[in-house]
Amino acid sequence: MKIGFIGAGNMAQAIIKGLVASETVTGDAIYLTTSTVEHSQEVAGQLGVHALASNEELAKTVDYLILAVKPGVIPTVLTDLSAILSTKDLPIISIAAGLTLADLANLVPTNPQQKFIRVMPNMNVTVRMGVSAITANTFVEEQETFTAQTIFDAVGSTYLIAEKDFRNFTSLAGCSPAYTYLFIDAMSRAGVKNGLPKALATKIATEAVMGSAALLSATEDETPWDLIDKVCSPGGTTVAGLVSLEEDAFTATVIRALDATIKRDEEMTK
Ligand SMILES: NC(=O)C1=CN([C@@H]2O[C@H](COP(=O)(O)OP(=O)(O)OC[C@H]3O[C@@H](n4cnc5c(N)ncnc54)[C@H](OP(=O)(O)O)[C@@H]3O)[C@@H](O)[C@H]2O)C=CC1
Ligand SMILES: O=C(O)[C@@H]1CCC=N1
Repeated sequence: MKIGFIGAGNMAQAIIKGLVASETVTGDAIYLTTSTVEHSQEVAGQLGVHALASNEELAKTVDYLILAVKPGVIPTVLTDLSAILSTKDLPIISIAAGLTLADLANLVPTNPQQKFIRVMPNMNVTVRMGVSAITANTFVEEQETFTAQTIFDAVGSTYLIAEKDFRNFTSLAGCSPAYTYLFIDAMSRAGVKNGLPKALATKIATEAVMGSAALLSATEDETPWDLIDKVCSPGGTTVAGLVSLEEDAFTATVIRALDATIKRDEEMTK
């Protein structure tokens, strides 16, 4: 199976690195394009995959095509591919935020039965701990959705969800690595304020967050609050910090941030 990536920036590179590391496919089965041939060759060389000269050539070559360009670039890319898509049965996977299956279909008027699969991954696919949502239009066969799922299972976990839940998923998983890094950085700055070197403080905060997520994930019947209660010794240090966080509306602030991502995704769809 040959997989093509149109766009090889942050996300495509993360997925390719994870895919190759998982040994699901070899670099030899992966093809990419970027905005220039020179850049495609440079990135392909770094990743150990093939660069092709144009998006049209890529679409002709591969069995599955992943659109990994910014949402605003997708209309131009699909317009350029419309002739090929009218003759070739090529499932297209879009990872773009804010573009629905219906939006994508409207961009390929030459093939009213074009197969589109929508995936929302996150950056953690780089270390094969990504979380990806998958949905497909009615023209996609079960086996093709399964193949898309296999690609993203190789770089983490996948959830087949209804398209109506994509915005919610995007805020919870697509965007949340950025918020988690912000939290880690904020803790690390506190460590610096209180006397530790930045690199050491960041390493400690990162390992604390990683272990906390691993513990929560490993427990079968405990909620986050059950674990919070276990960390808070009566009259101790943690509860003092927890009260301070909630005095500053930590929970409400996080919910408001995720609501803002949903609102932005809605704006991008219009
Ligand atoms: N970043 C993230 O965490 C996530 C992003 N997404 C989605 O993934 C998509 C890509 O995001 P991201 O990787 O961050 O973006 P980047 O800006 O890092 O990468 C975009 C890539 O598209 C290439 N490109 C631009 N125009 C063309 C063209 N006409 N033909 C071929 N390639 C082109 C760019 O080439 P060049 O490098 O030469 O400029 C670049 O390689 C977006 O739609 C985003 O919504 C989804 C989930 C998470
Ligand atoms: O910021 C964005 O729009 C993309 C989608 C999810 C993560 N990054």
